[in-house]
Amino acid sequence: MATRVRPVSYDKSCGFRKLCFNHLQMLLCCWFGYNVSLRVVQSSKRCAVIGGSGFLGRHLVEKLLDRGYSVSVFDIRQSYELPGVTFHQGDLCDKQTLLPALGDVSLVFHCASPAPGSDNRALFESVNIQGTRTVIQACIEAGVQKLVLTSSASVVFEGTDIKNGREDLPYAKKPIDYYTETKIEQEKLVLEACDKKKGFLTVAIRPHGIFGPRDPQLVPILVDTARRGKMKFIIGDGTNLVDFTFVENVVHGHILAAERLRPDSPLCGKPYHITNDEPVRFWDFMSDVLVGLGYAAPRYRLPYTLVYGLALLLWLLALILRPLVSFKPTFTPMRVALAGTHHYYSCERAKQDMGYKPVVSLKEGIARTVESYPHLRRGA
Ligand SMILES: NC(=O)C1=CN([C@@H]2O[C@H](COP(=O)(O)OP(=O)(O)OC[C@H]3O[C@@H](n4cnc5c(N)ncnc54)[C@H](OP(=O)(O)O)[C@@H]3O)[C@@H](O)[C@H]2O)C=CC1
Ligand SMILES: CC(C)CCC[C@@H](C)[C@H]1CC[C@H]2C3=C(CC[C@]12C)[C@@]1(C)CCC(=O)C[C@@H]1CC3
Repeated sequence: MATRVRPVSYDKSCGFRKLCFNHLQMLLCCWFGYNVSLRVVQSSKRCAVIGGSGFLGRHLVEKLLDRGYSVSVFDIRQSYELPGVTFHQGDLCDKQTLLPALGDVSLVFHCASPAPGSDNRALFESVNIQGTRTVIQACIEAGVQKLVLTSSASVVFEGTDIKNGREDLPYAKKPIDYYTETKIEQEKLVLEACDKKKGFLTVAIRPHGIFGPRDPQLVPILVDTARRGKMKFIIGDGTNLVDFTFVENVVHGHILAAERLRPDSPLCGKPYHITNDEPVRFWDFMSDVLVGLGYAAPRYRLPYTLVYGLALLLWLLALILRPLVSFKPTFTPMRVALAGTHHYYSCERAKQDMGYKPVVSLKEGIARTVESYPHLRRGA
């Protein structure tokens, strides 16, 4: 028995030790294997988001993290902290500050811009034009392989109707404002920098009317106008169709473009409209958001030309009186043009070349947006 027991117990302990050893081996293998594979994933899935503290930028960063990327954010301000994100604060016009953010990165998203509402021409020129030149140079110096620019569908908009506009429409000869003027130059710079031989690939995404949780523009401006009792009027006959694009669809378009951008793909050096693919009446969209937040929908109609003329007059007055008094009219000619004309775009090219399809419907997007602004509700 003893002789049988001993070997058994010996065997047992030996088996136990083997088991422990095997487990340890397995654990070590898993750990090292995981680390190795993680490092492989990290180096191939490491990217930078310039403008990553902004509205679109932050949504993009969050989705990239979900998809296993590690992200380096470069922005003039830091608005949040997240595991997996390294922040670099600075002005993108300064190459030396920008370069460290691009170290070990093969893919860069550039979605920084001064806010479109600003009328600071010099700022738009320095950030959107000079700054974008700097971004391109820094990417090339740092060995970045892909640059995805957030452009804008408004690069072809001149304040008159665009129905189902495709990417082959010419750039606006008379852009509606400085912002758009510099977005045109910015897009040209990035697309012209695409160079397959040098292994530097670029693509531009043109979203339109981005909305969603944390948007600092569309919903806050709308609510502010309503609270001041100025959202009573419909400009024009109220039937003009427009694209409003839920932020997650815009993010989806950016990531698809980045992943499909290869030397042999049709994306190289091209612009792509990314929309919800559901043009909607401008005033229906505004009403849905307003009513969702407890405000009354606009009801009274005003002729488009009358409002546009008044807006132009007010804008001129503000310009002339600027040295004496400073006032910012709510109904700028740009906003009136956007509110009273058709401007919707085809995203057929994105569907064909990158398999794009919106992931969130307009209805769902509006519901999620309205829910995300409890502090902007009527009476809050
Ligand atoms: N919102 C929309 O409807 C549309 C937007 N776009 C484009 O999408 C992009 C993102 O827009 P959105 O998220 O709405 O804008 P945001 O203003 O929310 O985000 C832009 C970010 O870039 C930062 N930034 C500005 N200047 C510099 C600089 N010199 N160096 C580094 N960072 C800087 C901003 O900082 P700070 O806030 O301090 O200025 C901000 O954090 C822009 O390129 C815009 O042109 C295109 C179509 C529609
Ligand atoms: C006061 C009301 C008549 C209008 C309030 C809503 C507007 C603030 C927005 C309606 C369309 C939006 C829009 C942009 C900004 C916000 C609106 C004017 C952009 C100009 C943002 C930057 C772009 O690239 C194009 C956008 C077009 C639509």
